[in-house]
Amino acid sequence: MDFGMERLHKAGIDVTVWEEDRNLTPEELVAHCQKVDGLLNVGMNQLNRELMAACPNLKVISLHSVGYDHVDLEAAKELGIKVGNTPGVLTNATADTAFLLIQSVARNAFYLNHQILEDNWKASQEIENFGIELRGKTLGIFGLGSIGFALAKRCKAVFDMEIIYHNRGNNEEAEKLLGARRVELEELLAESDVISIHANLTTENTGIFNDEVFQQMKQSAIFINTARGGFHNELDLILALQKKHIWGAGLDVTNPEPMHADNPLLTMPHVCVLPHIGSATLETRTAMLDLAIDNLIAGLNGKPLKTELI
Ligand SMILES: NC(=O)C1=CN([C@@H]2O[C@H](COP(=O)(O)OP(=O)(O)OC[C@H]3O[C@@H](n4cnc5c(N)ncnc54)[C@H](OP(=O)(O)O)[C@@H]3O)[C@@H](O)[C@H]2O)C=CC1
Ligand SMILES: O=CC(=O)O
Repeated sequence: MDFGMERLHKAGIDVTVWEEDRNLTPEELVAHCQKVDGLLNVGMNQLNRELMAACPNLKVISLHSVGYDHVDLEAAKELGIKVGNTPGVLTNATADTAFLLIQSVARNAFYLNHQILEDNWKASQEIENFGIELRGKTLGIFGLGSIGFALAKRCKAVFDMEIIYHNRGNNEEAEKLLGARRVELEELLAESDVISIHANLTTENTGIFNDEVFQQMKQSAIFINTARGGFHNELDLILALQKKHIWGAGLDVTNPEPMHADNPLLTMPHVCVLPHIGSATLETRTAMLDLAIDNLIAGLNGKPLKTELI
């Protein structure tokens, strides 16, 4: 796989690749990007005003993600820099990941797998290692947009779950197709057997899932976060699980990222953690890269981006 290099070269673009498998510090970003005309951002590098101001030629930022919480859109707009993301092409893969986590937590899958690794295969499981049924239960979605809708469809079709959601506006399609009901946050917390976050992270909703909120959830509830680690306070989540305020948790995103091997969440029962791989299938990542390259080339040529945020 050439990771789009041939297309970029054919378009006459001179490419510099940052090869290290980590996000760059703001200083490194400024040091490496000052002369660039376009940025294709894979990962969650913080693209802030200082960086944009330090890059006088920068015309376009093309994100290899649908989320854009790591980009100062206001600064980009003021500085005349176009920003594109990759909506739609990753919806199904990410909803599949949330669906996988819901089922893995409900059946205590990762914890029981650890027991085998510790040479502790039990012919007859203790009752506390049993799972819980999802059939007919209530799924509460915080942020029912593209991915939330795709997850709701799966949960309805496979487990006939009731769907409630908390958005700022109504999702009429989900209401019509799935009988989804829009509720206030308090009702979402009190009524849901599974709560799954699919909103965009903003300064207003950062840290919203904290101690107080976990205590308003059912003691039998499962908390799922495949959106951004910034939505939950990780210490509060650990305490909520330890104190049995909630039953389980499934995370594809952590706070902070990366999560380290000594994090208690990794060995707790009813907890499943993945390393931010929501969209990481070969097909989806290829489609994301194609779209991100389309956006980059369009921006460099002064044309509208296919999927333009600003
Ligand atoms: N783990 C991973 O690898 C991936 C993670 N993601 C994350 O998933 C997020 C969602 O993606 P996608 O479904 O495509 O986005 P959409 O824009 O389609 O959906 C977001 C939904 O969130 C709702 N929303 C926004 N703000 C709030 C709020 N404060 N309270 C309640 N609801 C809110 C919006 O509705 P309304 O405006 O009516 O409130 C909208 O329906 C991304 O921003 C990204 O962070 C995405 C892909 C992969
Ligand atoms: O986290 C991934 C994204 O696409 O957003």
